[in-house]
Amino acid sequence: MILTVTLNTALDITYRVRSLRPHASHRVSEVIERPGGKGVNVGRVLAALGHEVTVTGFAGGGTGRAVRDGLARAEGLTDALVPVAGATRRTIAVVDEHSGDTTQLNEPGPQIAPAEWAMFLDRYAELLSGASAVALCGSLPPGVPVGAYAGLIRTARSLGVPVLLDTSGEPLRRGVAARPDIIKPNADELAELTGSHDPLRATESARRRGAHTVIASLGPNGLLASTPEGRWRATPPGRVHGNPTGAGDSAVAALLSGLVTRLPWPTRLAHAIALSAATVRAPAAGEFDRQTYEELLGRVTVTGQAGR
Ligand SMILES: O=P(O)(O)OC[C@H]1O[C@](O)(CO)[C@@H](O)[C@H]1O
Repeated sequence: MILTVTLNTALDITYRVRSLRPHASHRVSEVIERPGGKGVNVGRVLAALGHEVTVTGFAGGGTGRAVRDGLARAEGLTDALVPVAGATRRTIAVVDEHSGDTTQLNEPGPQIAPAEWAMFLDRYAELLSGASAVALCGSLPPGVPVGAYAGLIRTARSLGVPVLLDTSGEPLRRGVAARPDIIKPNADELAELTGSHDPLRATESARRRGAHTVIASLGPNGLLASTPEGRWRATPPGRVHGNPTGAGDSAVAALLSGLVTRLPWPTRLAHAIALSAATVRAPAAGEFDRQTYEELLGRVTVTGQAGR
């Protein structure tokens, strides 16, 4: 089973508008509601790829119920979310049909009480005993300690479970020092972590800080991988238009899938690129267009070489 952790789950709401303008009122042409938060999206994509997945984190209130109802409809996915008194947040993606751009509005999330955090830690340790890999994804809700991911990484490592971290800011900085197996920052997150705006230098610097493998996501320009087995650059065959929300989560899903099935790095990266692009083609995060995925898989360019 692959375990995904989303401490700040969300009810993802996608609005389509003809053209988004500040200070104007808009008619929404389409509304999509899905269970969300980064690890939930990763879990939904992994389940659609045929993996057995368990999703944990927190859920509460009416929004939390909607998240859990959505998860119950997904095949291959087990809901192990810990109930909390506060209400799960909403995250809103506004897709501008004219420009093709997406604007994201993320609520902070509910206040997590110390007893709820303690309950989660017990559940996490139990779930890890049956996990082949774990992904720790997204922002932290208020009340969860800023060093939370560092602690979760240490627990996973002590049990021999490979761990992927996908977060930003101080939780990322502290998490990296706990030596996760893989991190997947975007260029901004990597620059904030290392102080370097050169992605090549920044990936090496992040590894020196503790991450065993760094997969830097360069948006439409692909992925840069620095691993103990070698360094590669993976580039999509062209630009794909659509809604990019959740494209990074699909890359994480592909990296985890490749990890547990032991694919060679260049193949893992090709899957990550094709699956991200196929998510841009889907209407909402946590979903992908299977035809685009299969079509693009053989057309991703991977350059680089094995070796330290
Ligand atoms: O935890 P955050 O960093 O706020 O990210 C959450 C958001 O990111 C997304 O997963 C897209 O990656 C959205 O679905 C939304 O839930």
